[in-house]
Formats: sequence, structure tokens, C-alpha cells
Amino acid sequence: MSWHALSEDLFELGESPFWHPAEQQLYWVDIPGKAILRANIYMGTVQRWDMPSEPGCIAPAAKGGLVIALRDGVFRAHSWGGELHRIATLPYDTAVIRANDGKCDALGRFWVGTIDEPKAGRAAELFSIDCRSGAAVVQKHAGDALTANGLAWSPDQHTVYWSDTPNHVTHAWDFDLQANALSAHRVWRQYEPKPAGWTFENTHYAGRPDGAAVDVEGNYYAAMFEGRRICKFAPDGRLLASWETPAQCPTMPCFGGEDLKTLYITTARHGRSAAELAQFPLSGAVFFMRVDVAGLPVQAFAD
Ligand SMILES: O=C1O[C@H](CS(=O)(=O)O)[C@@H](O)[C@H](O)[C@H]1O
Repeated sequence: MSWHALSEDLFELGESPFWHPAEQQLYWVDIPGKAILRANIYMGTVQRWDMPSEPGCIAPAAKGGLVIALRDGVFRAHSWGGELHRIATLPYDTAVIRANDGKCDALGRFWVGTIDEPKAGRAAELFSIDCRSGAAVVQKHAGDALTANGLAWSPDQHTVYWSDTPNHVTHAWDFDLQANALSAHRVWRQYEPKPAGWTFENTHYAGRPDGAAVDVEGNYYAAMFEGRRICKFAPDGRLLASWETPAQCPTMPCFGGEDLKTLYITTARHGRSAAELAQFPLSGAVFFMRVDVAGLPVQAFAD
């Protein structure tokens, strides 16, 4: 199995990829690039939709269009390139915190995690936004973190995974989908810390858990930021496989293609050294690789 670049397009910080089941297109964001992208892999085209502020995460909406978490709020767009309608404002200081990793649960709530950009006060949090009854109901589920990442659910929806990237940890909770409640918190996996004085030539650092996706067997695939790899973990946290990536900073995987057996990954070039970018010139591209086990399909926003 080997990686292939989706196109020659390079993005500053690709994140939040998903495969649109109806459109059969790949969507993702470029956070500092303030854009949403979508690729028609059959036509070989990539479209760009500029955003008014940094998009942290996106998800498809069951009734069409997207739900979008920007730095300063959560918005609904009913069509590609259409008007943005604010549906919620999350309770954080947009001067130093923005939306980051997020997805929808099986009932169509949009879950949005944030990033404490100065990484000063563990101010990153995790919220859910429920619009099934009309006006948005916002609920906080977790906090005390630096970078919300790795949000994913087990196939039976009974387990929620959530990573805090700079703290090298993936948490897990039991999840009551109907009640929208987390319980039985545990540290699902603690990763080796970044060595002092690390540079990209040091390959003894496996990276830190960024975005994630789950396959139909419940295995958890984590992009290991600065670790130059995607890791596949069993539901009990055991490492099952690891694939080196053509960029030092993979940011998030998702499953796509008609059979959901194509693993797409976004990557980053933002803030990376000239030497690293010289060794990994396609940093910032979207890559894909065929895998043996199908992924879970993306869950859509309900309103
Ligand atoms: O998802 C993200 O994580 C990275 C990694 S870290 O928080 O710096 O450890 C972060 O740089 C990026 O901005 C964010 O989107």
C-alpha cells in the first residue's frame, strides 16, 4: 500500500476531510487559508470556497449544504458558495481561541472542539450543537485541554474518543447517544512525549495525535502530527499498523470512495521549516491510499 497525491494543490493546514456519500466528492478545509475545498476525484478538479475567518471543521447537512465552524461561530450554508447563516456562537474568546476538530454524531448534533492558540491556559473545550428542534442547543462536554482533536465514535456509538494533541493523549468516554451524555472517562492512550530539542530529522518521535477516523471494525486511525505517520489502533488501544506519510505533519484521515476503502489524509505546511519542506515538498497536499477495511461513513448534521 502506498500514498498518492490527490492533486498538486498545496494547502497551509488541511483539516476536517470527509467523503460526501451523495455527491461522491471529498471535502476538507484549509484553516489559515480560510477556505473550504472539495474535490471531484473522477473529474480531477478541486474547487475552493473562501471563508470570512478560519474554518476549523465542517460536516455535510442531511438537508443539503454544510455546517461550518469558523473562528467566531457555527454557520449553516444550504449550498456550495451560498450565504452563511449563523446558528450558534460558542462561549470562548475568539482573539486566542478558534474552532478546530469536529464532526456530527449519529443523531446529527455537530460537535466542535477548540484550540487554545497560545497554548497558555488549557482553554480548549468540546461542545455539541443540537438544531433538531429548531434553535441551537449548545452543550459543553469536556475542557482543560490545549488542542481538541481526534474526535470519533465507535461503530455502536457507545464510545467517544477525543485527543488533546500537545498533551499527547487520547481520552475515551462511554456515550449515551439519546441523552447526549459522557461518562466513565479514561485515558485511552498516552503517547510518548516530544523529545526536547526535536527536529524533523529525529525519527524516534512518533508524533502526537491529531485528527482521527474509525473503521467498521472499530479500529481508530490517528494522524500523528510531526510524527510523519498514520497509526491504526485496535479498540483496546493496541497499535495494529503504522504507515509513514509523505509529509511530516499529517493532520486528519477520512475514509472515502464508493467502498469507503480509500483512506484520504490532509497534511500541513504552515509554520514548517524550509529544511522540512525541502525534504517533504508535497506537505500540505491531500494524499490517499487503499486499505483493507472500510471506514464508517460520515454522519450528517440534522436541522
Ligand atoms: O489540529 C491541529 O493541531 C496542530 C498540532 S498542535 O496543537 O500544534 O500540537 C496545530 O498546530 C493546528 O493548528 C491544529 O489545527
